[in-house]
Parts: sequence; C-alpha cells; structure tokens
Amino acid sequence: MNIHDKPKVVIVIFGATGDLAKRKLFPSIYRLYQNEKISKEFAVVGLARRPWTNDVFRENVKHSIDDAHATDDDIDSFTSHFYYHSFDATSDASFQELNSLLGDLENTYQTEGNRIFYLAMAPEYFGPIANSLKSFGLKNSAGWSRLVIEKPFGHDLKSANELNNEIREAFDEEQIYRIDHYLGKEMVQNIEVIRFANGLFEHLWNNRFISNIQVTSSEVLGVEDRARYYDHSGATRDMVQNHMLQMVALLAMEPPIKLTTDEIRSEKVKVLRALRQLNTEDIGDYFVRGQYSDGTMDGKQLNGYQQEADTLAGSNTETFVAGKIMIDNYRWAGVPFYIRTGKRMAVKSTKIVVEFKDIPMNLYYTEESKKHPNLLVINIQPEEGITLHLNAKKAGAGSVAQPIQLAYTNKEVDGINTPEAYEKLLHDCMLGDATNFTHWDEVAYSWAFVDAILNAWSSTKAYFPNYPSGSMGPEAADRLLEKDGFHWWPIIKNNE
Ligand SMILES: NC(=O)C1=CN([C@@H]2O[C@H](COP(=O)(O)OP(=O)(O)OC[C@H]3O[C@@H](n4cnc5c(N)ncnc54)[C@H](OP(=O)(O)O)[C@@H]3O)[C@@H](O)[C@H]2O)C=CC1
Ligand SMILES: O=C1O[C@H](COP(=O)(O)O)[C@@H](O)[C@H](O)[C@H]1O
Repeated sequence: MNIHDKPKVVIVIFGATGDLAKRKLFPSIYRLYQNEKISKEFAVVGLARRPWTNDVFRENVKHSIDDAHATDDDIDSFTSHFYYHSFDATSDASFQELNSLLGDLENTYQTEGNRIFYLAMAPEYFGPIANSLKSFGLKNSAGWSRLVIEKPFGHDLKSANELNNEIREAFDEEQIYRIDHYLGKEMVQNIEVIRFANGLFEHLWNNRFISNIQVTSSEVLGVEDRARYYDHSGATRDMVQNHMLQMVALLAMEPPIKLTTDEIRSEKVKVLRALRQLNTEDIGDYFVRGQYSDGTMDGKQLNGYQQEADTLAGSNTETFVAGKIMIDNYRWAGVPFYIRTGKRMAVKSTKIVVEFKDIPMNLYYTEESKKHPNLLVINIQPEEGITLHLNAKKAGAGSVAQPIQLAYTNKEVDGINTPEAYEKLLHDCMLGDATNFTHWDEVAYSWAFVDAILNAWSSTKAYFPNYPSGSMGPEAADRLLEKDGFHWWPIIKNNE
C-alpha cells in the first residue's frame, strides 16, 4: 500500500476504557478520518470489562475529541463507527464472541477481513491475548492481521525475550508493530532526512568533525498518577531503553542502501550492537541517576517524588538519568553521545545538539572560553525545527566575529500542525509500514545495554533525592560532561 491508499480496516482496541485509548487513540483515529486518510469503510471495536453500551462508549469517544470546527453531526457520524464489547481478556468465551462480532462488522463495512489488534492494556496481558487471538481463530480472516503492542516491552532482556517468544508463537515478526511513539514524532523522522539529504551535514557526520552529540528529553510533569507503574520502571526503563536509544540509533546509523523498513532497521541494529557495554565498576564514570525532591515552579510548591504517593516513601527509583554512550565503530570512535532525561525538570523539551569540532586555528576567538563552536540543534518538541549556530562578521568596522543562528521552524514553513505521533503510527500500521516501529533485535540490544546499568545500580544505594523539582537534574550530570571538557548546551528556547 502506498501513503495515498485509504485502508479498509477494523481496529480492535483492547483496553478501550483506559487512559491511552482516550487521550491518544480515539483523537488520532478521528484525525485520520477527518483528513480522509482512512476509508469511510472502517470500524473500531472497543474492549474492556466494564459493562458499557455502544452509546456510552461513543459518548466517551466524543468527549476525547477536541475539535472546535466540527459539528455534532460530524462527530456523531464518526462515532457511529465505534462499537463496544464488554470483554474479559482472561475468558475464552470473550474471544469467541469477539470473533463473531468482527465477522458481522466486516460484512457491514466491507473491510475485507483486515484487522488491527491494538493492545492498550497492562503488559502482563500482551502474551496471553496474542495467543488467544491465534487459538480462537481471530487471525484467520480473509485479509491481513496486525498486532500493535504498547510499551513496556519487558522489564529487562530476559522478560522481554520471554514475552517476544510468547508473542512470536502467535504472530510473525512482520505482523508485530511494537510502538515507540518517539518514532512517530515529525522531527525524529526528520533526523534521517536532515542527515541523508544534505551533503553539508553528512560529509561532516563522523568523529573527524563532530566533538559530541547531546540528546535531552526533559519533562516538567512528575510521576502524576502512574506511581504503580513508574516506581517499578524508573527513567531508564521508561525513557532510555526505548526513546533515547532510538534517537541515538537514528543519529548514528549508516545511510541505509534503500529507504525500506528492513534496510533502515538493519542499520539501526548495527548501532545498537556497537554500543559500548559497560562493566559494573565503570557505570559511575558513564551514568548518573537522580530523583527529584520538592521545589517550586512558576511560584507553585511541588512535592518530592517520595511524597507523591504513600507507596513511594523511601523509593530508590530514578526519575532522572544522564549518561555518556560510546559507539565503538569506525564512524563514531571517540565521540561521546550524552543523553539526559528526567521528570520535574525546568522545562518540557526534547532537543538534539550536535557540536562540531573547532577549526585548527581560530583567528577570531583566541580565548578558548569565548569560542562559539558550530552547533546543529534539532528541535524535536515543543517547537519543531532546526537551528544552525555559525559565526559571522559583526556589522561595522573591524573584523570582529559574532555568533549567529539560522533557524527553520517546521510550522512556520509548512503552515500546518504536524500530526500527533500516534496518528502517524496508526496510519503506518494500516498501510503495513513497520519502519517506525521497533524490530525485536533493536529491543533486545537496547535491553542488553540498559540491563548492565540497572544491575549495577540495583546493588548500590542511591543518595536520593538529589535534584530539586524545577532544576535541570543533579550536579553530577554536569560533571559528567565537564570531565570530558564539554558542557550541556542550554535547551531553553531563548538561549538556543
Ligand atoms: N496512558 C499512557 O499515556 C501510556 C500508556 N502506555 C501503555 O498502554 C497500556 C495501557 O495504558 P493505560 O491506558 O494508561 O492503562 P489504564 O489502566 O488506563 O487502562 C487499562 C485498560 O485495560 C482494561 N482491562 C484491565 N483488565 C482487563 C481484562 N482482564 N480484560 C479486559 N480489559 C481489561 C481496563 O478496563 P476495565 O477496567 O473496564 O476492564 C482499561 O480499559 C499500558 O501497557 C501502558 O504501559 C504507554 C505509553 C503511554
Ligand atoms: O513513553 C513515555 O513518554 C512520555 C514522554 O513523552 P512525550 O511525547 O511527552 O515526550 C513520558 O512522560 C512517559 O513517562 C513515558 O512512559
């Protein structure tokens, strides 16, 4: 299928009364519908245990949609495609009933037997549901069947491997779409284009010209109401194993021989294979963990992590991670990739800064501290675009250099709101394009890398809390770069 095709499909959402379905999935399906990216012949089946009717379900879908321009009739016509089925994932009868409901809807909407099974439920259900879908014949429709799996995909390499084996008994790798929503972000997808469509950058994209690369994904929000999940996970599993390492892989991979799913994934896998594996005794030189204490932001007093819920008192879970990642291959030998991510930081921002090496002799900046290295800043969110930091002559007399910036902002140029990540990924899945989903090999190498860090940390006490809410993390994260002669580039917009 190509990007202009309008897939006919029944989307089955397991966990349709949950938070993800309401906040991300229904609005994304609405945008696809409104932008005519899916055929008018589609249906959505929502599954969960509570005894809702179709009307209650449709009312919930309606409330999840925020569109000031749509009339009630428009929205009602959209929600009329939604069907609710009260369903217990542990009951055989539920799967049998679901099979017959799907058959009926396929007749009504003529969706040619194409089915997406979206598992928006707790991860312990992923394997059992995949297996029941196979054993109750739900995969045996006339069209294609695809399984979309939410995060977390395992808790460590061992459990991820077990989960993968369980799912692979029911679905082939080509039918499995493991979601990493960062791969649906416009500017994350733009990394490849910026690199591989510009000679200016790609010729310099190696250890001869780049001194270091910094990837920051900071959040203002705290743990919110996800303490149960988060305290078992922490920032390393929640953000580093997936989103951060995926961005590193896109920044570091070789150009694929073709822009196909297999070729791109295979280049990313090579990067993840080349990550320097850390020994327990080296972790302290490469990684820093943190947990937020109380603090103030915008004049508001905020709790520390351990005060956010009763169960969190005394927690050893990290809400912040900074690390130095070395990629031991020909292109990147000696270039640190610094990453940092955390909750309750000063600003919500995801940004990549590529710092280029200085020229052999700088005639304009003789003092080391006054130099302005060339930077390529890729703004992933909230603003989207790129900024190139250069030096140019200061207007007026004399030969004085000053730093200048060339900026491109996505929205200003394209005049559109970029689609939400989930919208793009759902659309890709309908089209059968798995490029922006993670292959098992990527998941496995990422787990192997973070397992070493987590194992080392699990055997030592963390001195938490160690950064105030509203800051940029613990001081140790600054020292991580200082000892290599670098510093974090500011990520706040005005200081870019
Ligand atoms: N929320 C988010 O922002 C994000 C979530 N995710 C992932 O998405 C998945 C879902 O998360 P989220 O929506 O927040 O979770 P919620 O707890 O909000 O929703 C869970 C859903 O599962 C249903 N459910 C639970 N047990 C059963 C059962 N035995 N049979 C059928 N349905 C059941 C619940 O409905 P009922 O009680 O009616 O049965 C509910 O609809 C998780 O894997 C999470 O890690 C990933 C990224 C972000
Ligand atoms: O996957 C997750 O990502 C969000 C951050 O996503 P973003 O798109 O807002 O940057 C994070 O809050 C959450 O803890 C994590 O599970």
